Amino acid sequence: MGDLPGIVITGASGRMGQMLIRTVLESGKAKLVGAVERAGSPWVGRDVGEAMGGAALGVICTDDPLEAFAKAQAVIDFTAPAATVEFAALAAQARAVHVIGTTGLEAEHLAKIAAAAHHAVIVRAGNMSLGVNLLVKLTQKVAQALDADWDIEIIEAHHNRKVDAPSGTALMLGEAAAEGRGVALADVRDSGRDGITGARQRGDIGFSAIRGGDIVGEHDVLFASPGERIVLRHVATDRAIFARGALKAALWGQDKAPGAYDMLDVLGL
Ligand SMILES: NC(=O)C1=CN([C@@H]2O[C@H](COP(=O)(O)OP(=O)(O)OC[C@H]3O[C@@H](n4cnc5c(N)ncnc54)[C@H](OP(=O)(O)O)[C@@H]3O)[C@@H](O)[C@H]2O)C=CC1
Ligand SMILES: O=C(O)C1=N[C@H](C(=O)O)C[C@H](O)C1
Repeated sequence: MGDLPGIVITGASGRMGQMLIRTVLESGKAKLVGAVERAGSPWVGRDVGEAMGGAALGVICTDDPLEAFAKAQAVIDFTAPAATVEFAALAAQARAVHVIGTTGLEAEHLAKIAAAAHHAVIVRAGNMSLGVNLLVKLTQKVAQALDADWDIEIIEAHHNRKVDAPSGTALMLGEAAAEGRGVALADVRDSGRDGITGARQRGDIGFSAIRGGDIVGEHDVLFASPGERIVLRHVATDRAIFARGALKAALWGQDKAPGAYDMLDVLGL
């Protein structure tokens, strides 16, 4: 165990936080050395194993990220944009690999993360699963092969606790489609139609978001033209796929030079 990379999980009590803790513990490839929650969380000061309803693990959840990161070779972070920006600077200070799964990041957050990547390895992706990253490549190839007679629409569905839309995955797919078309997504993005919107603009990439129940994550990329349609689809049924991808990224990053990477780098796609 001594030589295994030490991992800190931020947002430890969250849906992904708890899944990540279980994944690290079961992997045999890394050891859990810390868990971080925000000040005031009932988890702070508790053993994380007990907080998850099991046996004690000897890892106490803290609200002091710097203290936790100092012991870590990697920080896996699925939290919220403001927290992730703070963690990026602190992980870089500790020279720990920072794996970012947080979505809903705006340009101002991304600029700060890029600055931290000058000093440490950062792997960021709106979706860490193998299947979605493969879908990203397929989307780019299909969009490249088809002209703007084919309307591109991205439809995503998630659980009713999700706070951002379009999902990080939908935006990855939109970026891939735009790249395939040789355009900038910002110039063709059409999100949140409502009311008298006018007819669809040729070349636009549309986004629709469904929120309900406990849907883990579903993404369709629709290519629609007169007389025929192509649908590329990914359905996630278990959050373990994201946690496994994140742990793979944390291990992959151990011998890499400082910089900004994504899951396509990790998976060699
Ligand atoms: N890239 C990928 O593959 C995936 C990405 N995600 C993304 O991961 C993020 C988290 O998702 P999910 O786990 O469902 O959300 P949850 O709300 O269940 O978990 C987020 C956790 O982060 C905690 N948190 C927020 N701010 C801080 C802070 N400053 N310090 C410490 N902890 C903090 C929250 O605490 P509190 O509740 O007190 O706010 C909560 O426990 C989302 O952005 C989601 O889109 C999700 C799945 C896959
Ligand atoms: O919030 C979620 O749950 C998920 N978020 C990511 C996203 O925004 O795409 C990944 C996955 O779809 C689950």
